[in-house]
Amino acid sequence: MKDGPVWALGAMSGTSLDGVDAAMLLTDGRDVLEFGDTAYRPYAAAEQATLRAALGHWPGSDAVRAAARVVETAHLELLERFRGVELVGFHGQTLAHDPGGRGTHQAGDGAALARDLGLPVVWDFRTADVAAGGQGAPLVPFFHHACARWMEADQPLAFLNLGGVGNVTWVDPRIVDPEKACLAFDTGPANAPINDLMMERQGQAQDAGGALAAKGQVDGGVLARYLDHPYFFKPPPKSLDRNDFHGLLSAVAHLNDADAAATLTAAAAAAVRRGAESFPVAITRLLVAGGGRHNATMMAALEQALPFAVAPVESEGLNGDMLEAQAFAYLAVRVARGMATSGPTTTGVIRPLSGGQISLPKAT
Ligand SMILES: Nc1ncnc2c1ncn2[C@@H]1O[C@H](COP(=O)(O)OP(=O)(O)OP(=O)(O)O)[C@@H](O)[C@H]1O
Ligand SMILES: CC(=O)N[C@H]1[C@@H]2OC[C@@H](O2)[C@@H](O)[C@@H]1O[C@H](C)C(=O)O
Repeated sequence: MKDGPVWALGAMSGTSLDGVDAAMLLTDGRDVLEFGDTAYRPYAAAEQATLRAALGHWPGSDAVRAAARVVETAHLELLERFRGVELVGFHGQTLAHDPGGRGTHQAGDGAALARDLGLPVVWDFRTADVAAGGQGAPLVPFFHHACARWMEADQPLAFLNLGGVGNVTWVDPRIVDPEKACLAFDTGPANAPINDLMMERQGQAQDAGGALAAKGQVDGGVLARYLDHPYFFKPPPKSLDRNDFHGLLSAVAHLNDADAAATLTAAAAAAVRRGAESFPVAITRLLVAGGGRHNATMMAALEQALPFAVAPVESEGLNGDMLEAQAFAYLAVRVARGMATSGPTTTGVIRPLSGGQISLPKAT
């Protein structure tokens, strides 16, 4: 690959299964030089059902093959709209994540995508990290560090992603090397249990704006039992599969819809508060990305639970709906240049590692 900055296109299909985000980024793998075009392609209901049916399954099953076809078709449709792309970063769809056991699997074949797009594709970002003893997640932290430097932040701060699962990066932007500047981990379930509740009880994909939760009362007993989960006592780095807290929905089964939504929303915020206790140095602000920042009840719960300011990343000129897609554009360039994508303080991998495979459009 040529030296200097490249326009990379990143694509993310997240754990909430709503669709694929894609974003262009000009970067040399170290600094963010320019943010580019973005686009979103939602999954149709039938596609989403196919993905949902494959959750928790491993390669070799028909469910995973069907899910991979959905992922590949959606990405091709979305990514071929972009122009001026030099490199693609393709995350795929996590179907199963068990870093201490069977590994991690993101559906979607990057080699097929490279052939169909006629572009080099970096993909399978997590496998090498898990093989080297890491959690394989979160991978966004080094990009959070680049964002903090792009913002010209001069004090430690944290970035929170509220997706299906929550993840947080504590970052010191005064340290140039991201391997030495971050501490990151998954905080706990965020939107996934709320979406599942809404689908089960009300046939809705999400609690829009947090309106239902706003009408309910938080059940303190359920919340206290939830916070007794061993995950919250594990030191970082640590990561979660989408459905690791599968008991959570049954824990609110006896509550009415509004109280159940309020309790799950408070649980997402309480998990972040627990996580913040691990920050190595106190911060004064937390910047929030991901769909959960559109949930006013969740944002209010965070503001109430945390001893520092909470604001959407837009307050610093970033795009909170596209941060993960931008991250995989950034990480693709780092992989292509042999730069680390994870390290001991982000995934717990034994030493900084450059994960990912690179597939070229034609075998050379
Ligand atoms: N207006 C809104 N009101 C309430 N919740 C919303 C709103 N918009 C998005 N969300 C929530 O955010 C979710 C999507 O968030 P996001 O796209 O960040 O998740 P993801 O990238 O799929 O997940 P992850 O980051 O875990 O991989 C939706 O499924 C929904 O739960
Ligand atoms: C295994 C997996 O796909 N994990 C996702 C998930 O969604 C949020 C959280 O859990 C995070 O750890 C990760 O995604 C982001 C993009 C990451 O790796 O940083």
